Amino acid sequence: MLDIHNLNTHYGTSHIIQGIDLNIDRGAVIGVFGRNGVGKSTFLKTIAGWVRPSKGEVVFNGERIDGQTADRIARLGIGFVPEDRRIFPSLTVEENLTLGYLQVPHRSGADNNAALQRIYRRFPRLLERRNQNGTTLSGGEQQILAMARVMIGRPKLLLIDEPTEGLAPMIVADLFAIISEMKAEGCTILLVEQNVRQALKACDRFIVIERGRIVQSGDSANEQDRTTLMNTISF
Ligand SMILES: Nc1ncnc2c1ncn2[C@@H]1O[C@H](COP(=O)(O)OP(=O)(O)OP(=O)(O)O)[C@@H](O)[C@H]1O
Repeated sequence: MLDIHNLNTHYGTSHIIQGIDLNIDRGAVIGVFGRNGVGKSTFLKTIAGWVRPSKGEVVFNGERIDGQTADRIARLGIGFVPEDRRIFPSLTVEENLTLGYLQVPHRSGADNNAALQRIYRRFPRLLERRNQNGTTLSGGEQQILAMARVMIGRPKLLLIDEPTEGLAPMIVADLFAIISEMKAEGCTILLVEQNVRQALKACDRFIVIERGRIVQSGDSANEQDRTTLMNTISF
């Protein structure tokens, strides 16, 4: 579903992504691991169109998307939950959620509302707090809001950047449960996560990035791949 070929991204003269090749099958969950500053966020931002690649190709369901706008990429069915969550402080929880409708501009009002009600059934806390400003929620609730906002648009591919960073274990377990549910619904997921042990349980495969390159890839169910991974990274 996603074919990435020789992807390169620069910030000015800094060469951050240095030739990444990756093929992702529909329905797979791929963990993206690596130390701070190796380019994991930049990798996701490049796929999502937040940053333009300097070279290479990203093909999504047969269509070249590198160089397209973030808006267009989102409407093709790629949801992005960035590390900083982007909850709008002057908007209520519900207004933040309904921004997810922008990903599906041709969907009817009734279908949008059905999607919103589905989210409220799954996340009753968001329903309870729907009239509060988004940033008055706890950190964990804001992360769930950010996930729920992209889920409203029913993405085919979901890019998630460090969702559990700084959150309490119960919320972390909730977030991994949401990721598993999305996978069960057929969503393909690329997950950047520092919590490698927990992420491995949710992932089918993983890659390790160092200085903008993939230095290891493996199968999460393969014990030898997991051991090599744990020896490669020391967080
Ligand atoms: N907008 C930007 N302009 C210039 N340099 C940037 C920009 N964003 C990130 N960088 C630099 O690019 C490099 C890769 O950053 P990136 O955030 O992609 O890494 P990361 O692996 O996601 O790190 P972390 O785990 O800390 O989030 C870092 O050296 C960072 O300082």
